[in-house]
Amino acid sequence: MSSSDEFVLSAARYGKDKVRVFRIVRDPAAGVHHVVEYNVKVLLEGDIETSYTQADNSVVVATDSMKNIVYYLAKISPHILVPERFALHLGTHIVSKYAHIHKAFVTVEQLRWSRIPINADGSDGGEHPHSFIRDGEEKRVVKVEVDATKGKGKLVAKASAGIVDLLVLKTTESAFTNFIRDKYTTLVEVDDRILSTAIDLEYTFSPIEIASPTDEAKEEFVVPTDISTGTLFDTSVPTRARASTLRIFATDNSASVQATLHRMASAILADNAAVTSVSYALPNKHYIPVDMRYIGLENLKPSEAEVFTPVAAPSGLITATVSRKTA
Ligand SMILES: O=c1[nH]c(=O)c2[nH]c(=O)[nH]c2[nH]1
Repeated sequence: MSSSDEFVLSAARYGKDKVRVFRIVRDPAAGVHHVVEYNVKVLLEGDIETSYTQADNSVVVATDSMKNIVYYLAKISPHILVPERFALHLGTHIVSKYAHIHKAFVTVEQLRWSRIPINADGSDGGEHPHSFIRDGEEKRVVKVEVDATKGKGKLVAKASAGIVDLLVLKTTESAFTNFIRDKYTTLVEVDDRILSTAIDLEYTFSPIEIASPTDEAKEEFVVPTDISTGTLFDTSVPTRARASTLRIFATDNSASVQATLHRMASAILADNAAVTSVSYALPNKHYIPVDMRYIGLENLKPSEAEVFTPVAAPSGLITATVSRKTA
């Protein structure tokens, strides 16, 4: 028996990653420019097996073409400024155009460009109409899967969104005690420590069904108005999720990263009816007090230590998903 009869292609998905795109939307009436910068990933599934098993490229939408579709929709999409809507437009466009492509997985990572807080005439305050600042390396991330396996007329979109690389630190109101002590334990209990993490947050929405756009309307794809509130298109969710994450990080008297994570996730579920589950991945970025007894200085008492070594690796990594109970 040849090896090709013995094996089966059990999964295949391909596409373009790291498509970098920047778009200006000019509003001459208001005298204001809006900008977005995205890193886009688009992966496809469908009747593409023969490209792997028989070197048959006739089923392949070139990844280069996918990159060009991203640029094209960045130019013409009415949804470009809202990553959730743009991701849905992109996924919908691709599965509608190519009959043999059954699913599109779109990830849009949005880099920060905030308005420089100065007026156009140079006076303080306000927000500049066309000058921006990269105020942090945190990124907003949106993931949309458009599923055409129920037929091209009836698309199902699954979506999640969130934040990565939101770096935070607090200098007190964090403790870690009562953990298992055995022959492997060297960590001392602390009732006061630095807590720092790079927040990775993902919240998931209920799947939505959308009618596939007709050929003529494919490019002007309009997000249906009846699903524009209480869903992934509720643009107040990202603002609330970020604000409550920061509020709880700052104010929680933390017993552990695990306990603080659970409070942050529960708050997002409580505040956002459209969200069905919330996941965090929180590295525990350790700051170790420097032992300064070599020079006769006290620097080890947790609540009084002043000089620390930030330790890049290893770090703890605390993850969890909190979901609504199903009745
Ligand atoms: O908040 C914490 N959770 C842990 O599970 C853990 N483990 C550890 O060594 N330090 C910490 N801190």
